[in-house]
Amino acid sequence: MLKAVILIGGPQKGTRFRPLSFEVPKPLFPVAGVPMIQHHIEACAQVPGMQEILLIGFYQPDEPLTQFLETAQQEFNLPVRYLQEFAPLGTGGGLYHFRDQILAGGPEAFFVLNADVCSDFPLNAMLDAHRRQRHPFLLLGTTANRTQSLNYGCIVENPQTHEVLHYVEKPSTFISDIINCGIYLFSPEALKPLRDVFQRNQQDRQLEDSPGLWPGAGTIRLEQDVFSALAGQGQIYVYLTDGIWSQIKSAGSALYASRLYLGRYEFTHPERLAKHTPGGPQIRGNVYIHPTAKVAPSAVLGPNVSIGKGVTVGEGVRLRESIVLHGATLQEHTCVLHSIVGWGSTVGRWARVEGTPNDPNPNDPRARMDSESLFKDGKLLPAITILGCRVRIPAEVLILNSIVLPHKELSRSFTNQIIL
Ligand SMILES: Nc1nc2c(ncn2[C@@H]2O[C@H](COP(=O)(O)OP(=O)(O)O[C@H]3O[C@H](CO)[C@@H](O)[C@H](O)[C@@H]3O)[C@@H](O)[C@H]2O)c(=O)[nH]1
Repeated sequence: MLKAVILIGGPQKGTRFRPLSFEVPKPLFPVAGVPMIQHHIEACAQVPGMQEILLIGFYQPDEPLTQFLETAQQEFNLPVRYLQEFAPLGTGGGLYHFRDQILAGGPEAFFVLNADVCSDFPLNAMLDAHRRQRHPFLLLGTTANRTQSLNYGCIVENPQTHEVLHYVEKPSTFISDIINCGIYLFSPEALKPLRDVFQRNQQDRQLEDSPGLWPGAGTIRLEQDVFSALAGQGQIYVYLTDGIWSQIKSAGSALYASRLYLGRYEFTHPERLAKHTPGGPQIRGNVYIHPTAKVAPSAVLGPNVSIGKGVTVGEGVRLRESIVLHGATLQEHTCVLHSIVGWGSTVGRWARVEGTPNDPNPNDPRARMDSESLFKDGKLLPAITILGCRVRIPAEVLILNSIVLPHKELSRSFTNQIIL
């Protein structure tokens, strides 16, 4: 029997995801038409023997989250439960705090998945590797180029045995081009080192007698406190993948992840891809259209477009490399390229909403998405355009490389600006 834990974090995280994370918790942001973590749940539900999926985070269990859990349970016919941390406990603290729930029923092993990654989740292959050796920790690893590897956990492995010899979280100088994907398979014994870290932290706190100081009561950093500490002791192994993988930290990376998942739908969910039908809109490449969306027959959509619930797309609209969220309206002849149009926003006739993609370098097979700062030298870097929720764009204007905060009613064109 197996279980899975998805680390969903909480509201103060996801700052690079603003203004989109104002409306919906980041793990529920739609990527390729479904909430970000639905991709994780679908992958887990397909592993034979999966008994339960636990979401651990410090969000309040509000309406969208509760609704999502109910729908997921019905759809996958599996218990999908949310366990709320009393305070942010870090990437390992929640696993230790909820150890009884995780180990209830005696699972053979459990997957741990960061919510903010996009992947083809090679969980069955990881399970096979785990069953051959039964080491406490198995990490999914992939490659990144030298510069970008510094943004991730870096792994030095023994190439013959795949044992992790050395682990450094976001090093300041180059260590290895193998990076941690934030997707793990742990055996129940993995909780013992977590207990050791917890107890050590408690003792340190008592010695210091400084209740306000970090680390907080139950905080455990899986990467530094466990992986770095145990590397080279025969307990941590890496399973390397060259499948799709990306982090989802910024809105730009959500658009990129959407493209990766839409590309996979051909094999995993062909029914989710819109087909060109006589009298219907023109579809180019991979496009997702929610069944309740109304799309005019003269619109041209794609590639890599995802259209949410209740969206209206008018005559002559051109949409490419974009996500249009729930209830938005694109009036006749608008052109939306490399952008995210927020919930309930309206783009007026003949307006053009355009962004600049910052995709990984296509000539470097190890390049990853850069989700760094929005600014460089005090200037907004060219990036995708984002319209927050209920923004109104008038007719015949150009909104280029800009971020528009929610509820703004614009009256003219804007280029390279954050509109507050
Ligand atoms: N429950 C809970 N979840 C948390 C907490 N803090 C972070 N998380 C969740 O844990 C995951 C990792 O979040 P970060 O702490 O922001 O780390 P990171 O910068 O994304 O780096 C991690 O992921 C990379 C791969 O995407 C790794 O390369 C890196 O080593 C590390 O594991 C995210 O899904 C986040 O929601 C917490 O206090 N509680």
